[in-house]
Amino acid sequence: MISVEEAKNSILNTTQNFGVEEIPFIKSVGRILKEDIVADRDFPPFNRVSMDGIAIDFNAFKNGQRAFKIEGIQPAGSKQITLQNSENCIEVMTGAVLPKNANSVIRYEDVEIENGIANIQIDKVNDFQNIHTKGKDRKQGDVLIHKNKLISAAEIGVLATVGKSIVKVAKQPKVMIISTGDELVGVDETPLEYQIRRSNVFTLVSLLERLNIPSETAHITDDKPVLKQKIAAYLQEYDVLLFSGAVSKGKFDFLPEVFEELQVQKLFHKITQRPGKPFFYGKTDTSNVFGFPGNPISTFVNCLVYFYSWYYKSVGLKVEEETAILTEDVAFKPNLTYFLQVKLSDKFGHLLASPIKGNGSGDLASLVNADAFIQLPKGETEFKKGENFPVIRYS
Ligand SMILES: Nc1nc2c(c(=O)[nH]1)N[C@H]1C(S)=C(S)[C@@H](COP(=O)(O)OP(=O)(O)OC[C@H]3O[C@@H](n4cnc5c(N)ncnc54)[C@H](O)[C@@H]3O)O[C@H]1N2
Ligand code: MOO
Ligand SMILES: [Mg+2]
Repeated sequence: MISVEEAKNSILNTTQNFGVEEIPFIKSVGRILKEDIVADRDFPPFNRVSMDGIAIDFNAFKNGQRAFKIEGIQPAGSKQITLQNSENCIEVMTGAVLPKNANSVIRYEDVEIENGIANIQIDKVNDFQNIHTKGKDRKQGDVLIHKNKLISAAEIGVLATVGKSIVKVAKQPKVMIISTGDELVGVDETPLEYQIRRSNVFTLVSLLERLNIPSETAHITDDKPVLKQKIAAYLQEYDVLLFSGAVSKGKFDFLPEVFEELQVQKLFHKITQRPGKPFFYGKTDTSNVFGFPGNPISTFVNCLVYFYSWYYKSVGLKVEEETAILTEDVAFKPNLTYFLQVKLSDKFGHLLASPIKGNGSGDLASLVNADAFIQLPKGETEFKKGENFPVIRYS
């Protein structure tokens, strides 16, 4: 048995670069950017009027002039015009180019217009007021978004504005999710007394969807030759196989033997943690094999802790580690790392973790009452209210 830290290191040593693909930018939310995005021009690209009103030569105002004859109009989206007479003004709209020879914009609210003359109603005007000057935000050539950033709605706007209609992102691994077990029936079926519906595959599909990784699913009964034949084919075809179940000590827990017979190189089997202890991890030249223990919370937490970390490193994404403050004393005697289910809340900017009571790793329903796990270290038995622990969120 190895520790959580050793297991994580072992997994992180087998991360894989799946390469880069080019996709339409609007499809790229949730993907990892694989190129620097550079400003194609200054931001803003011209002296941009930021209020609807009139543009004047500030010197005229400074010299005491308050009435300005309207010489023309500069709408957004039209070529820059010139203020011909420095004692006149031009009506300007938000988003328009500031007319040549003008250097101050006064809002319509501060002006009265009568018979083609704009009368300024305020005493205080500054030069360059209400003008968003060219290049103030970013300069042409500046890196706006660095490579390896997770793309969200904010990045989409920037990609659009620089004309990046096709963008380079990390390719996703090709994943197959496999459930095993004779007791499992489909979601639309009515289980007999000794059966249950499959659920782990669907939580895994959903956990991968959070990472924008598409996946396929399959179910295999506890039949060793069938397992062997199907898994041999999956190992050829997929970058990642995620299994749930059949990795412990039972008479029908065939996966570890099948993996061995199929020459999957075992990196470890069993971790000093709860839940999720009998986790198997191995690889072939072409595939990474995550054998999650079948109890629902074991599968769930191991996917979050191990598959997520493996994926983040594979695609080059750095994820900030979070901690939370325990809100009550917790005792845990076994010499194992304990992933405790908690409900998170925020108090005056501090993240609090309140333990959620469940009935162990088979208590699937308790997952909906919590929204995260906190990681309590092995080797200690008393965890005190007020202490800080790493958090693994799932909602
Ligand atoms: N003698 C021992 N028995 C067990 C040990 C042990 O160390 N010694 N470890 C226990 C722990 S801890 C866990 S976790 C489980 C792991 O079991 P397996 O990985 O072998 O999984 P199964 O036996 O196939 O199933 C366990 C449990 O989970 C349910 N299950 C499985 N797949 C699904 C699914 N897709 N959806 C919903 N539920 C699923 C299954 O019905 C079983 O109830 O072993 C302990 N035993
Ligand atoms: O480790 Mo098992 O995952 O405790 O239920
Ligand atoms: Mg079993």
